[in-house]
Amino acid sequence: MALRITLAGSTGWVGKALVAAIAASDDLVLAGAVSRSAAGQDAGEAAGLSRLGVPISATLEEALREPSDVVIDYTKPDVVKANTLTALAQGRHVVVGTSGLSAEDYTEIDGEAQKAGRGVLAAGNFSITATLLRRFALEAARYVPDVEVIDYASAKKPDTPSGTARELAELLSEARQPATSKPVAELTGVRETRGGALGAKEPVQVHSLRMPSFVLSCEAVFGADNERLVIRHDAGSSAAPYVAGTLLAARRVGSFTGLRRGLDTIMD
Ligand SMILES: NC(=O)C1=CN([C@@H]2O[C@H](COP(=O)(O)OP(=O)(O)OC[C@H]3O[C@@H](n4cnc5c(N)ncnc54)[C@H](O)[C@@H]3O)[C@@H](O)[C@H]2O)C=CC1
Ligand SMILES: O=C(O)C1=N[C@H](C(=O)O)C[C@H](O)C1
Repeated sequence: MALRITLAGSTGWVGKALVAAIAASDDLVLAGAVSRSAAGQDAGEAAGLSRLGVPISATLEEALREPSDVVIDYTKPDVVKANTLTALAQGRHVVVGTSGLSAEDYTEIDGEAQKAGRGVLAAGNFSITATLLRRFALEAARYVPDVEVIDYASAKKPDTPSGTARELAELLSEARQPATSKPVAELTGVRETRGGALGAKEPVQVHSLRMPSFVLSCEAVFGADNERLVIRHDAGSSAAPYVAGTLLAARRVGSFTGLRRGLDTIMD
């Protein structure tokens, strides 16, 4: 039997690409779709495809009246947490693509997923090459403690930092030794120019730029004595790179209980 997907954010940039990929797959079926702006329309037609016979709901609660196995969320930072908790309460596994959730939000989501006996797979970036950035940066952090993250995105991106940068900084914080740079609290001048510190163990400074011309780029900059390593990912203007990773997550999220973060946690 095909895996039944409820897609929140089905008319968005990523959502439309997911509707097309689900419709083209043999093992997945779109059971429900959510978009406030397109409620009542057919999910296929709203994504620029032929009719799929799946009406778009205005809320996730409404869409979940139709049975499904997995909820995929690509909505907005202020919507995703409530959607995830609703989906878990309704017995669904969840794939979280939407950015903007904090470490505390994820702790709460993990607790609810454990209670519900369901899986949640969240990734700040579902593209394979962005996942490689994360893997290579974590390897570098074993040898070079001084690392900071630069996050570049479009002028319109509503959240800061990006999910990609936030997840990377939190992981680097766990993996690296203390930095040798002067602690921010000891600096004079305008301390905010040193960026925001993220991560519980050895917090990592993150610097976010927002301006026209960027889609989303993320850099891990490692500094050592007289040398420097920069590992950078640049997203292009299509949502295609996120689709394969998101659907892999949908296929695997039912195989574990609780929260996992990052595509690499389910990659072979
Ligand atoms: N993890 C990853 O690999 C990626 C994450 N993202 C993140 O995913 C999120 C969505 O990105 P885009 O597709 O570019 O956004 P978008 O703005 O193009 O689409 C958002 C969708 O959510 C729907 N929506 C908005 N408010 C809603 C509500 N209250 N209830 C139900 N649906 C609602 C809209 O109708 C639209 O269909 C952003 O947070 C973005 O940062 C984007 C690309 C990749
Ligand atoms: O808002 C976006 O567009 C994107 N957001 C994701 C993030 O916050 O990391 C990633 C994606 O590349 C695009």
